[in-house]
Amino acid sequence: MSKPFLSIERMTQQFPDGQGGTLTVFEHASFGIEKGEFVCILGHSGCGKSTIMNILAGLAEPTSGVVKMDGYEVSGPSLDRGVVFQNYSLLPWLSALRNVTFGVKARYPDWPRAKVEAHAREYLAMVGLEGDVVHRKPSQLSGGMRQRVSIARAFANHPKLLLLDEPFGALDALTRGTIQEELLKIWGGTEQTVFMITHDIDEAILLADRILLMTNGPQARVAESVEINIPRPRERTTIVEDANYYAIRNHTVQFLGRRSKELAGRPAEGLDQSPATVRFENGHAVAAPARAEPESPRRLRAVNE
Ligand SMILES: Nc1ncnc2c1ncn2[C@@H]1O[C@H](COP(=O)(O)OP(=O)(O)OP(=O)(O)O)[C@@H](O)[C@H]1O
Repeated sequence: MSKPFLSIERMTQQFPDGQGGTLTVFEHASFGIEKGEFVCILGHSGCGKSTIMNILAGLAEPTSGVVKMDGYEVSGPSLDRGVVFQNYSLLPWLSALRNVTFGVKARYPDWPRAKVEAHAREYLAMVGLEGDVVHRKPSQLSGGMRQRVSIARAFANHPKLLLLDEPFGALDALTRGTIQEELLKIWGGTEQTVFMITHDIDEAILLADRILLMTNGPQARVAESVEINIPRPRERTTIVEDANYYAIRNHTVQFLGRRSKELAGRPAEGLDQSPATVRFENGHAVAAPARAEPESPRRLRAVNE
């Protein structure tokens, strides 16, 4: 089986627990993400989602294990990996437009100024920011507009991997819905691979190809990989009519409500810590074939609901 585009191999993260001991956030976590996939990760507060994101971004190093993208080990930040955080992280002294051109110039140093600006404006327009508003500084924009700029900035750089850490967490429901749709539109037109943290199950089902479910920390693990085989394009209003929608939703709610606690601190059998694939067909769980997880000859596994 070929290796996935992004492979997380036996990754362990420990921190000092502040009392002279060691906190093991997760141990030997292994999972893979295919090129162009949109993957959401869900888990309770403190299970280690942001820690995983920081490692994938190259902003932190795991205690042990490796992350490989396109066959190369991830070490340090790179323009190949774009990050959008909940708190926007825009440069406050630059206009929306300049926040975007800043990254584009770094990514494409040979491009003439006019091309850089046209490119930045194109991506701002994709998230609904056009006209005079692009000349405003972040403090003169609403929260939703700032988040749009962050998303435009990340996509405009054409990163191979886009890392989104609860990018819509601070937005009202209406704005959130609009930006989710814009995100799907941009992603649909690219080859980009997306890894996103969210606490919102409906958001994950709307956006993702797969949801990774984490058990509670400490010693958390990515226990399941739930396939969202609902056809695209998806819309909030019609997605509920899909035969698998409620099965996927109920499974995820059950996992987060009950099994994430029951499985907490319990390693998987053997050394294979890669997630079990969960698939639904016609509203019922079915045996799912192995995925190309790193270093893991997986067996078939049925899921009991
Ligand atoms: N630099 C650090 N030093 C010590 N402990 C840390 C450090 N960073 C994270 N932790 C601990 O690691 C665990 C996982 O934290 P992390 O922020 O990754 O969780 P999370 O799943 O993203 O949570 P949330 O959903 O609340 O954002 C927590 O117990 C946290 O206290």
